[in-house]
Amino acid sequence: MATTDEYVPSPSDWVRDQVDTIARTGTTDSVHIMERPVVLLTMRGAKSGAIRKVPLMRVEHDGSFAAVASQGGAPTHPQWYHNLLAHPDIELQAGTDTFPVRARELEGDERSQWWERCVAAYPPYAEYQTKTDRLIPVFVLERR
Ligand SMILES: C[C@H](OP(=O)(O)OC[C@@H](O)[C@@H](O)[C@@H](O)Cn1c2nc(=O)[nH]c(=O)c-2cc2ccc(O)cc21)C(=O)N[C@@H](CCC(=O)N[C@@H](CCC(=O)O)C(=O)O)C(=O)O
Repeated sequence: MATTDEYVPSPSDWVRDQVDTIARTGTTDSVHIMERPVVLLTMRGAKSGAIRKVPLMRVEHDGSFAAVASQGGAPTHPQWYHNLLAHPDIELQAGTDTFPVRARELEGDERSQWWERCVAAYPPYAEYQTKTDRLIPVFVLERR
């Protein structure tokens, strides 16, 4: 069981590799998914209290970012979804800049507006939503 403040890497090899590359190069610009840019969220585990690092697609608008709990259209939310609900104050790295943000889950028109931005930034999100009955959660990450 991790003690608090201990960084516990993702058990997913390809994700852990991308997180390691970002750490080694100092910038999220060193990794891409389908040539699209990525940001890195550092958060606290809802159950373990451990430090978790979660790369996501970069969706930015007016200085705020989105976090899309798509997990490729899987039937369940990614586990980090629960972390953001439990501990919404996280760190976001975009390029070489890292800054504190607060995650807020979106609903209704605000979610629809951000969803359009998400799909524009990474079109596969639209396909992921067709693969699952769950409404893919969208968080806005606002500087704090
Ligand atoms: C594999 C699993 O990860 P997950 O939190 O379910 O998230 C799955 C993926 O969404 C996550 O790997 C993303 O980084 C994948 N991913 C994207 N995932 C997305 O959902 N959306 C994206 O846009 C996205 C982009 C992306 C870009 C680059 C990249 O390298 C990865 C990308 C995991 O790390 N499990 C851990 C525990 C994770 C955790 O946070 N546990 C919490 C408890 C959480 C709970 O309460 O359930 C805790 O420690 O306390 C484990 O099994 O030990």
